[in-house]
Amino acid sequence: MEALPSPLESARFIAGRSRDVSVDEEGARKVAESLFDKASEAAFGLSGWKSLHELNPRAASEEAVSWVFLVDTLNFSFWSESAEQKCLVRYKGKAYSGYWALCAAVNRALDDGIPITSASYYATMTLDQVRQVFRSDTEVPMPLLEERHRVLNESGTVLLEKFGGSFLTCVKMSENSAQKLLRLVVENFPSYRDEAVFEKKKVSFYKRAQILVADTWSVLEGKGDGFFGDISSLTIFADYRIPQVLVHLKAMKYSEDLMKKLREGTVFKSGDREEVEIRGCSIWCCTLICKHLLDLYEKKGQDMRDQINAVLLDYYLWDYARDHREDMKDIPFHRVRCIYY
Ligand SMILES: Nc1nc2c(c(CN[C@H]3C=C[C@H](O)[C@@H]3O)cn2[C@@H]2O[C@H](COP(=O)(O)O)[C@@H](O)[C@H]2O)c(=O)[nH]1
Repeated sequence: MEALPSPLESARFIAGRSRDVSVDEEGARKVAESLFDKASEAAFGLSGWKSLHELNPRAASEEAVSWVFLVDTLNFSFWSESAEQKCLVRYKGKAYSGYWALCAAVNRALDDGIPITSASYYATMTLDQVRQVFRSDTEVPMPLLEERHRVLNESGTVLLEKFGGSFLTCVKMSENSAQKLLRLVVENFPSYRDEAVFEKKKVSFYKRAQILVADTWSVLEGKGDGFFGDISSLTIFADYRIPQVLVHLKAMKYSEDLMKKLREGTVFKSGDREEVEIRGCSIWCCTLICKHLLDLYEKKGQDMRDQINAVLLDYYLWDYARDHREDMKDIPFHRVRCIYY
């Protein structure tokens, strides 16, 4: 398989030629300054993945890694046509929306004795079983259920045929390298090949593949098979929430034309120029924020390269976006229906 430019190289290339999206260097620096104190708090670190999110697995076991692989295989396209009517999944007395609705549905199935995290189960799951497991508790179903069914069957079959049915086997083959695990995932699981063409050049984002590596690092608490010496080589995960929060924080800007299209609720296609610019500039913007943050600590004589990286910055910004929905309601997110994010 032809090796494409990395997401970081792709982001640099896109940001340098982007027409409708721009990274605001001064804005990025200001965001780094505003995060200075936050970045040294425990919740910003790896432990936040479990301590801040009750639906994430508590254990650091093979079963927990299987949970992460299943969830990140389905970790795409949760936005609803209207904010009022959306898919909700009730679990243990609480209603979850968006990505967390997916996690709630997985945990609900496991509580009901359905082995949803087992490759031998989802490799041959029927569409009706997918509809049942991922059913919404409102009139609005989870988006792209047919695609989720196809992706589950495909990923489960590959996991059984190439990795004995266990994603932990794939993790062990990476020999503690995040980049090697990223490559193994992209080469073996087609639905993770999140790529595009920009100005005639192939580019990569690998949003689900990178978040899969990151969530594996997190669920294994950065230890043993989950220790990755090069975890800092990952970029943020180019979804539809990070761009929204970067524009809200004035680290990134949209042209008037693009803002108008977004406000009208235009649905873009995966690979459209504007969509590629939004995703590439988001990655590049966060690369700058990370760099500025590390520089600020270095000026104080502190080497924070083990405590600050794009993964932890992403997690923080994504959670921030979730917690500040109301403040961000005037910043539209870009709408694409695809299996990549
Ligand atoms: N960049 C980035 N994108 C992320 C995540 C996550 C979930 N990760 C959490 C899980 C464990 C950790 O604690 C993380 O906090 C989901 N998404 C994407 O967001 C969108 C869903 O948004 P909404 O409609 O509001 O639920 C959709 O594209 C989904 O793929 C992340 O972390 N970073």
